[in-house]
Amino acid sequence: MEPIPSFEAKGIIKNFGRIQALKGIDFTIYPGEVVGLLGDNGAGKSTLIKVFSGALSPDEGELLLEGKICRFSSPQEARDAGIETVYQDLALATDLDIESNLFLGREILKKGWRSRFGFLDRKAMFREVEDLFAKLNIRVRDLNANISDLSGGQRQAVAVARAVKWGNKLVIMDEPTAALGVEQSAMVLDLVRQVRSKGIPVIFISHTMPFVFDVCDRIVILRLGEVVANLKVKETTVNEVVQYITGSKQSDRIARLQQSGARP
Ligand SMILES: Nc1ncnc2c1ncn2[C@@H]1O[C@H](COP(=O)(O)OP(=O)(O)OP(=O)(O)O)[C@@H](O)[C@H]1O
Repeated sequence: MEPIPSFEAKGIIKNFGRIQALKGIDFTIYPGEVVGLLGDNGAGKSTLIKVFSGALSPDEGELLLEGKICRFSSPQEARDAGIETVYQDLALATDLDIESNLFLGREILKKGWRSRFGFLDRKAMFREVEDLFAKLNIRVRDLNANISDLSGGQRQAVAVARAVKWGNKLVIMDEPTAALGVEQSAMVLDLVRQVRSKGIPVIFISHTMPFVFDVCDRIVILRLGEVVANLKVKETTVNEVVQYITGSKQSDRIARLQQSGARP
């Protein structure tokens, strides 16, 4: 029996005025799978993950989380459902410390307090940060440091740790290594593997082909708002992927349409 996908999108259409950004996207990801989402500039990657993470509503189509239809009218609703997104700009509060960032809006309160303006249980939160960082193998010299005192790689690690802590159904990473050096990128790739080993699927957007081939199990390629290829990493090559991205190799559907003289 086929396992139930962790997350599925069916027939997602999104238009911006006359621009058809997504033309009916189908997408599936299974537990513990890392799927690279690739495509040239303007292919529709950001729009698609905004739909997945509740930042945009699709014009048509549906999303299913563990087989159940779900609708998100805000990023908060997607987060509450267990979908966490690490954006390129990270969205960390740089003037707060690591613990505050990990728990922002979801703080642990001391017993008896209902409002977050009551007493925060800082000890419990700090213990959780220690545990989480140990589990994920994240090394930061001072766990009390403010985000502004951390390196780019360490900040990325905090953002990923937050996603792992709360994203128990799906973690989406949009160019997580874009601003990082070699060593820091290796740390982020290692984190992706750790997330996968916990059975949580990851959507990994990157333009860096060696990283994609290093960490992904499967690659989905978008071009002009359509899925043009869905390839197992073990069965493809960088060359083939680049050909799909640039359009020099076409999906079977588009090739058939062109042969028949129709416009794809
Ligand atoms: N808010 C918007 N208003 C109008 N058009 C938009 C908007 N957002 C995206 N688009 C258009 O939708 C299409 C898909 O854009 P999108 O940003 O999703 O692509 P992308 O694959 O993420 O590209 P990049 O790698 O450059 O970020 C493009 O033609 C883009 O110009």
